[in-house]
Amino acid sequence: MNVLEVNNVSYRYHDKMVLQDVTFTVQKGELFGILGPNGSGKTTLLKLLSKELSLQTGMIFLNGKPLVSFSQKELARLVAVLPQSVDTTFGYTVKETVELGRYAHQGSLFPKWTEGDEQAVIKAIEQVELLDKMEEGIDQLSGGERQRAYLARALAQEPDILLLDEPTNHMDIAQQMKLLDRLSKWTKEKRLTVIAIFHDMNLASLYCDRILFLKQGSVIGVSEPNDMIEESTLRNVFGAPVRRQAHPVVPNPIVTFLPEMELPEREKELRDRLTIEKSHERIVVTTSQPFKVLSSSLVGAGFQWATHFVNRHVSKDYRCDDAEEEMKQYLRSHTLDVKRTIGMMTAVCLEDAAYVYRKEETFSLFTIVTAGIGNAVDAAKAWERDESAKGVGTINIIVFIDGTLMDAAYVQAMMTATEAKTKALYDERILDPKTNTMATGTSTDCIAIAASQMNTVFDYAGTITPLGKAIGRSVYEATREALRRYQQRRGDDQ
Ligand SMILES: Nc1ncnc2c1ncn2[C@@H]1O[C@H](COP(=O)(O)OP(=O)(O)OP(=O)(O)O)[C@@H](O)[C@H]1O
Repeated sequence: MNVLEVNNVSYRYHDKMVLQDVTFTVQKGELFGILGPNGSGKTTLLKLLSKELSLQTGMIFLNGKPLVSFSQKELARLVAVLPQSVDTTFGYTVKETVELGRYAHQGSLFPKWTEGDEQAVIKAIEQVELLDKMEEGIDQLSGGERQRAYLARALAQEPDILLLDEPTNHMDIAQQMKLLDRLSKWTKEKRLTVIAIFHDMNLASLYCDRILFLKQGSVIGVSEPNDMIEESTLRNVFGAPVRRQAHPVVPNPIVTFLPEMELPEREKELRDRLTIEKSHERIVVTTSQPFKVLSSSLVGAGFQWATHFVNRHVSKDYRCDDAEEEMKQYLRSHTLDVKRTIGMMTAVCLEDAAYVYRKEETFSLFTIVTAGIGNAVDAAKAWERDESAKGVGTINIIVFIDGTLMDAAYVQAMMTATEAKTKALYDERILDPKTNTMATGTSTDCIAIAASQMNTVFDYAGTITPLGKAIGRSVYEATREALRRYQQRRGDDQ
């Protein structure tokens, strides 16, 4: 059911047109966000909805009735407003300020304060968590507390519709989340309708049922956050370069801003941007600037920006209940910043690592592989095994790429590297000792794809693309070489 219907509303201040043909509806129980650049007409629109400004062109219907037909008092029983800036009610306490919200419910001739009024006021103050400051002067509150007090005044009106102009203004992040969590809950449980102006795209994405974008007084679109928060739409509306990403926990998009950056090392060779320290205990590659990494590593798995890449040798008897934490402690003890480090472990001899550097026309690659096959396994038959991994044997692959990889390219680079590794195992005739079939990998393999995010942009890295071909070839060659060295050492040891 539409509680609000806005039809072809235009508005001008003197000769300046600020809203043009604005049309949309809001349904009961919706948390409806209005977003747009400064000066796009958001506040003007909200003022028209609350009748603070009179309609010039178009129509607004509230519960099916023209807004113009409501008296201010009738309207105040249905609609409460939290304006962008409120003149501080100097001399009033928090409670007295909130009591002003009951005006709409008072009789006009002989206003009488009832038990119901008192309860509504206390409840509203409780809802914004200001009970302990109830008797304090409003002008003695912090900006965020004052914002909450004015919100309580709006809530005390017990409206059906709340109009909020930047409600989270002045609030710290915890208070912003609390307020929006509550508003969201009230829309669902009490069927309260909330129409709010937001500047924070990510809060709007997380909390709004629908979003309306205004640009220069015109509606650019109204839909669910998932439809509205598109890179091209945001560039059109705000003229700002942003990247849309998936929220890590909930299925809503989030946006990240792309700052202008100086990239002083743009021209440098990949090889000159990496420093490699080798010892029998660890291989540490340090990059001169952070690389964006997608990895399955023990420390830093998933996407992470990193400047250090550690392949650490551990004894073949290494057992630990919390290997990740133990590895983090190890990194810290070597003064490595855990948040900027990709950490892998292996029991194979690090002297047998293989390094392949490839320089192509528009990019370069550097690949490091350590390989052991004590845990070689045929993925298609792994289900037949019930024991956990034993013995020395992990294939760790790190591919450094001088280039800008899109997400699809990272995932495809992982696939390409995996396929190349498997082919290397095949060509080296490595068997799964349990099933006696060709091994496809080992049970604890790890891959990291690290890209400088500079220079050439790669949308894809499948085996048909130049980048995929280079990854496939480098990983294949390095894995074969590392496998041969491993087997040779094993042969020498026996
Ligand atoms: N009382 C007024 N008289 C003349 N022009 C006004 C008045 N109020 C607003 N404007 C102009 O109308 C346009 C829209 O203003 P409005 O406050 O509605 O924008 P907004 O989208 O809410 O902006 P912000 O994000 O900065 O709060 C702006 O160009 C503003 O300068």
